[in-house]
Amino acid sequence: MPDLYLHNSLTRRKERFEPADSSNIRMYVCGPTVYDLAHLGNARPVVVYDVVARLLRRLYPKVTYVRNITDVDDKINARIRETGEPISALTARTTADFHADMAALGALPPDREPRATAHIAEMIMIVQRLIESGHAYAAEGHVLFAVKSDPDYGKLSGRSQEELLAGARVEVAPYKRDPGDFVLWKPSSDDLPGWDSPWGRGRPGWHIECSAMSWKYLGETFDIHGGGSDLIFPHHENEMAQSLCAFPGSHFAHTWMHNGMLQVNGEKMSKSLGNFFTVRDVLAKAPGEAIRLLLLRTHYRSLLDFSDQGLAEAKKELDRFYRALAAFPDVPAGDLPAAVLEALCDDINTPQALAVMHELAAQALAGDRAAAAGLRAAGLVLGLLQQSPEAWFRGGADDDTAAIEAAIADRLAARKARDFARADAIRAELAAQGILLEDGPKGTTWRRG
Ligand SMILES: Nc1ncnc2c1ncn2[C@@H]1O[C@H](COP(=O)(O)OP(=O)(O)OP(=O)(O)O)[C@@H](O)[C@H]1O
Ligand SMILES: [Zn+2]
Repeated sequence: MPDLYLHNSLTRRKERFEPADSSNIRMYVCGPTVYDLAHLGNARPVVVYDVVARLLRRLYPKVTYVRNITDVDDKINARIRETGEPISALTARTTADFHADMAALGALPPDREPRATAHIAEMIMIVQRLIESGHAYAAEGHVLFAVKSDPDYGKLSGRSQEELLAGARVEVAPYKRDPGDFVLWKPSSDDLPGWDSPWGRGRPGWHIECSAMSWKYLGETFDIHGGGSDLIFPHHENEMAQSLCAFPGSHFAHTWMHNGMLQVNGEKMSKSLGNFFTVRDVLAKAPGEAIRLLLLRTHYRSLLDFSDQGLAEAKKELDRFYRALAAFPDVPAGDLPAAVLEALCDDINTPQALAVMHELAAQALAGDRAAAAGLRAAGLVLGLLQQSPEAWFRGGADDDTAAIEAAIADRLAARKARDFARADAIRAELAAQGILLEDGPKGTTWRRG
């Protein structure tokens, strides 16, 4: 078994992964704020960390993967002010949409999916600990984290205290002791969601929820914390500061992983820029599996420019993989090919893993059954190639040539296995579609009748 290497944003190096407890690998990933449909950029971390979780499950006996749902947030409040919809209806509907969209991309559900509003007590507990230890202060119904109280503040994002303060000077609230201090708790007026707290009725800041939910489900120290690179500052810097100061002596996350941004014409896909496609928009144009492959063709740390051409290429690649599998329709997944495992253990190098899979596909198309078994096994770790070739070609191909060739390969395999009834059934099915087969010395050819 190769060692797993992961790039750690905290040390800015690729490091050998050493679990805190190899009998239970613990990973936390920041989940969606549920006020609107997920766009393709939001899907990137979901697919990337799904592959990380699948790989960890191959390497270790148990993995606990936690991804939260942010269901209290000012973006949610702003949305319901426009629409008048009850908050619980908006967040429940958006969560269900998110689940459906991510399932369409082949992402397995995490082991736990805590909602922020169900963990207010834990957040209050952490805020209290921070106040007691001098890392936070209450002012005008707010509680703020005092960045100057934490000499390590800025370590994750690599910013100096001076840079951080300069950046924060834009809007300085009067109750802040220091411009860089950030909100742990804030007051809610009667028309906004709020909970009773030692500081009056209010609601949590965004960062504290992830400190509370990771602590509750994974403990003070865990293995991997993931999210998009846009979260490094301030979200992850602040999460880390809160957790380390509230639980002295702990490590919080050992390895910080960050996926690069999905872009459109060189700009981050985001709701605020308005340059986004929802996952649903894209699912109307292409199968979920092609979208997933598009996201995995680029290394997770690199920028990925989304284009229709890239999507079309991903679909063609899947046509080829499924053609190779169709040559051996009954072959079960074999052992995971060593070269695929090595690529994934090298900081989740999915482009390299896919290159190996293309070699396997070529071998399978040339008649190598073991290569087809390896291809299926590789597909399991990447969350690809999980449907039958017939199902793929029925749903996915632009023209039916690939489907016909897959059916012919299928028939050939049936004949080799002396399953003549199945071979005849495939011929009859094609004939019903007007496709006539001719068996000759050079194999089977076809024409439209
Ligand atoms: N363009 C993108 N490419 C890759 N990941 C992204 C992109 N935009 C957001 N993410 C990631 O999506 C996850 C969910 O984030 P969140 O729900 O806060 O997004 P959002 O704030 O609604 O998106 P936006 O940036 O469009 O406002 C985070 O891990 C974030 O890093
Ligand atoms: Zn978070």
